[in-house]
Amino acid sequence: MSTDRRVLVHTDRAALAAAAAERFVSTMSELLAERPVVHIVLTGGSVGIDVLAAIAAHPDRDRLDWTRVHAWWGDERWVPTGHPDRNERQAREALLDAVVIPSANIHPFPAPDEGLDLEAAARRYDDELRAAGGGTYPSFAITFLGVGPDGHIASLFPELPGPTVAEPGAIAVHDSPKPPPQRLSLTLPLINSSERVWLVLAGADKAAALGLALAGAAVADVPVAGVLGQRRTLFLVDEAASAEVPAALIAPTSYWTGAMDQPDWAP
Ligand SMILES: O=C1O[C@H](COP(=O)(O)O)[C@@H](O)[C@H](O)[C@H]1O
Repeated sequence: MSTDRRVLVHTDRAALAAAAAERFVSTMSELLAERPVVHIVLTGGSVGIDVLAAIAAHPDRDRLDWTRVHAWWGDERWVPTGHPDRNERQAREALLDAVVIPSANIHPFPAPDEGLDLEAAARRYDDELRAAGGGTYPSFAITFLGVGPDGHIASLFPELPGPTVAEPGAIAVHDSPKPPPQRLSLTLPLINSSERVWLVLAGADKAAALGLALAGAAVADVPVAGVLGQRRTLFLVDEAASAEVPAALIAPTSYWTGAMDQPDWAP
């Protein structure tokens, strides 16, 4: 695991989404050239969906072989299939409906209308993950995460049991402070098994959570503090969200404007 975490600051939310889309398309192009299948994890949330829309709008979107991409989610809200609040529905509308990805490669969390209770739904998603990984979890090449103003990531909220679950897997989440109260989430150990974790956040209301996370806050209090990918952990932020980031962690502009030839900055 790399302990390296970098913050890439963009002028505003639209620039952030466009930069994340550019990074996604170029990284996926490289990954698809070197392996048969690429597993990615999508996020909900305002910026996360903006990023998916920016990928959909990218001119090279259809140069990617989406038939070899598997899409998972970091979390889901426990609302019925097709509900506008489902992260799955928002991701389909923003991106997945626009690309040629087989439906079997799209792996939404179960919904309450499928006849499962929340615990059984978490178990079923866990089973689906393990089946896709041949008995263990798939290797996620890129995991996107949004970050809430309270520092939550996926549906791992401060002061609930989720952030400190020590095992990789999918879990049921009760009593979420953000509606709806019932949710499903990947755990932090599974998120951190990802090769790359790209956190996307914008707005002044996220600045304190980001500053605390990078200053080493406790995971139970600020869950985003516990995020660390195996190869690279990038925070793609706008200027407002970067207000409390230590200057030493802000990456040089050469990194995000294209000069990625320095080994330390490889995506
Ligand atoms: O409810 C959720 O919120 C977070 C953050 O959302 P944002 O709108 O503040 O960016 C998101 O990461 C998560 O997937 C979603 O379920």
